[in-house]
Amino acid sequence: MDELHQLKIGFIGAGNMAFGIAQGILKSDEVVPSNVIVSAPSKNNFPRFQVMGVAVTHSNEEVVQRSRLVFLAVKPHFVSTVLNSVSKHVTPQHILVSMAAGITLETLEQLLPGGLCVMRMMPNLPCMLQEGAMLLACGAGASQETGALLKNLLSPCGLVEVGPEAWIDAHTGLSGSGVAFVYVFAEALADGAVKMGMPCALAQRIAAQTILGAGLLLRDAGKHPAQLRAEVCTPGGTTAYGLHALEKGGLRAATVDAVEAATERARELGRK
Ligand SMILES: NC(=O)C1=CN([C@@H]2O[C@H](COP(=O)(O)OP(=O)(O)OC[C@H]3O[C@@H](n4cnc5c(N)ncnc54)[C@H](O)[C@@H]3O)[C@@H](O)[C@H]2O)C=CC1
Ligand SMILES: O=C(O)[C@@H]1CCC=N1
Repeated sequence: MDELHQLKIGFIGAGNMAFGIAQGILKSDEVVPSNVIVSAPSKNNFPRFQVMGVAVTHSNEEVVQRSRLVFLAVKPHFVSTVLNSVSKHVTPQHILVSMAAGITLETLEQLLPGGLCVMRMMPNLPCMLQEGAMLLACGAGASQETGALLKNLLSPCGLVEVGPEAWIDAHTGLSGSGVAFVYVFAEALADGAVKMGMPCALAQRIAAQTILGAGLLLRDAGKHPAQLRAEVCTPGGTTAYGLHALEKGGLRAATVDAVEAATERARELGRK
């Protein structure tokens, strides 16, 4: 664990995802806040990093020069500009990890000097609560040890899986974007109860707890979702009637379509 204590970590981009990952990794005591630095053109997002003891700068070059592990946490359309401006400071000692949706390892490697250690990761917002779901993919220059180091570093942020790059875009649809799909379902659940006369704030609290409880049970009970659904469903009871309405509304097909559309959009972003 000494390796993590000493690791100098930088984030280029100070937005929601950089904050989520920084917050997650700092919740374990293995990373030292003063070893972490974050950059962005505007200082608007700096206070929430400064509160954690993380250094802030407007200079992406400074992040690269002061870090061994650099997370690229800007929107996909800024990736090439950012890498063009910092590439001369990137050395074989660096590990560069992009979380930009769609941007391929091939593109990243083309934008950097040859033979460097480049990786992709696709996180999701609950990383900030240590309940994220991440998939990592290693570029040709990334060793198994580096993959293991990153997995170890990120494990306080939640589930960390390693897989081929070909799965990253599907993971973006399933989980990176999937979080937002769940929020739409949460809103709709609460809207239903409000329609039936429940106060809005109470309906939202109960919807959130319902999704949390269902998720924990699904993750920890070791049962297929269809089995858990059957356990809720009394023959001739309320759930069977509600599920029929969901099926008539096309929830299942719409959800498959949503994951597919987000995956295809990630692929499209990668082609630009
Ligand atoms: N928000 C999410 O739930 C997820 C986001 N991602 C990916 O994470 C990346 C970041 O997304 P968010 O944090 O949501 O975006 P964001 O808009 O919240 O943050 C982007 C940050 O980059 C900074 N920035 C813009 N131009 C820059 C430049 N030239 N140099 C340095 N910093 C610059 C912005 O000031 C901002 O702080 C994206 O590539 C996105 O695809 C991946 C998974 C989930
Ligand atoms: O919407 C997006 O493009 C990013 C990637 C996954 C979640 N947010």
